[in-house]
Amino acid sequence: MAFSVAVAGASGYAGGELLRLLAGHPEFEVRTVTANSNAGHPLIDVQPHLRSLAHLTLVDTTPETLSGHEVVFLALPHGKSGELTAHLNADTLVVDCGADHRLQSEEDWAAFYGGDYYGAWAYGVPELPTGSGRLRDLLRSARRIAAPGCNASTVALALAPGIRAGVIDETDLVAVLAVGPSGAGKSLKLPNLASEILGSANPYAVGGTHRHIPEIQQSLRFAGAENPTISFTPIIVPMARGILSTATARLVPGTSAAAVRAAWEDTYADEPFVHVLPPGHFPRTADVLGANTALIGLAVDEAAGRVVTITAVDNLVKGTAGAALQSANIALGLPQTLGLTTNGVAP
Ligand SMILES: NC(=O)C1=CN([C@@H]2O[C@H](COP(=O)(O)OP(=O)(O)OC[C@H]3O[C@@H](n4cnc5c(N)ncnc54)[C@H](OP(=O)(O)O)[C@@H]3O)[C@@H](O)[C@H]2O)C=CC1
Ligand SMILES: CC(=O)N[C@@H](CCC(=O)OP(=O)(O)O)C(=O)O
Repeated sequence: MAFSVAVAGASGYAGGELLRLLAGHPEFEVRTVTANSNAGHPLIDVQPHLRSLAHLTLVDTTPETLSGHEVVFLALPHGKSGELTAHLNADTLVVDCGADHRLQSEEDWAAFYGGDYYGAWAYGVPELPTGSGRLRDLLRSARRIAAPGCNASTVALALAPGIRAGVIDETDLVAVLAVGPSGAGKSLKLPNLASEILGSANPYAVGGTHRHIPEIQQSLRFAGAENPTISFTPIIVPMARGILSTATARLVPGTSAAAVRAAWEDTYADEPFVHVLPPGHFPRTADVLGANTALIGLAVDEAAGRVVTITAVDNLVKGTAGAALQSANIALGLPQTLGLTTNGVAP
């Protein structure tokens, strides 16, 4: 029998993508979909691309509507899931796509988010290396999982191999990302209006202010860093979905290009969803649309003494909903790849 599932925030981008993936998953049956202003509407009116879920109607997001399911996915604005989850049964698998349970440091939470702090959950980037294994090990049998921020997981996956192998300087990390506006959610925000972004590339959160910085640092600590510092700059570009991250790091002097390549390839050799591309190949966002893959291209800039990583991710799949589903598969003892694809949509 399939696991019964509720999706909160089902009218949004992340909720919609969760539903698209869940609809094709053999072991999950979506029974309840919740929203806020859209509660009371048929799901199909709000998410017209989800044809196979046309029988569902959006209801209010309350502990009552979410109770009684074996799995609950939350795709709500930051600050909305902490209190809600306190009312859910401890046996229920809850996967939160928001930031409420990502950070282990209450100080970082206060500095970058603010409001009540509800504590950190198992972090849903299974491939990230830890001292003794992978974050995957902590997801097995977890009942509370925090899915990652899309930018944060992209940059962490890109740089973690160099930290793990000790070939990059953790105090000299730089990431500049081209990101699609869907990462900001469906609710219209002036800087993300089509008229503002078509034909333009718009930087935001410049100068060490982005909320994902402490999340990236935390992930790099999992991989072995002590006190990593990173300069992080996102730029919204006119593509609906996708992240193209250019993350570079100063190489530890004396590190050969072969050692760099070995560090990245060894880290992800057994990972179905993180692919290190052959020398001279670099990914495009078009290669990952709809797919749960992170594609990493790698080069050594000898003159600058830096490793250059180019990573492409679909923010709504590997960056959010796919990571949530992959983590749920692991927690429930299912194959991690179930309901997920490595194939993108082209052109
Ligand atoms: N978009 C992305 O690429 C990523 C998103 N996330 C996270 O996922 C979560 C959802 O983001 P996203 O889908 O982009 O956002 P959207 O704005 O597209 O959707 C927000 C959802 O939350 C509902 N909602 C809004 N206010 C409330 C409220 N007060 N109480 C209950 N529900 C409410 C909305 O309902 P209604 O439509 O009825 O108002 C809608 O279903 C966020 O925490 C986000 O940070 C994480 C990684 C990447
Ligand atoms: C374009 C844009 O605004 N993107 C978002 C990505 C948000 C994300 O990954 O989700 P969380 O908000 O859950 O961390 C941003 O940079 O904040």
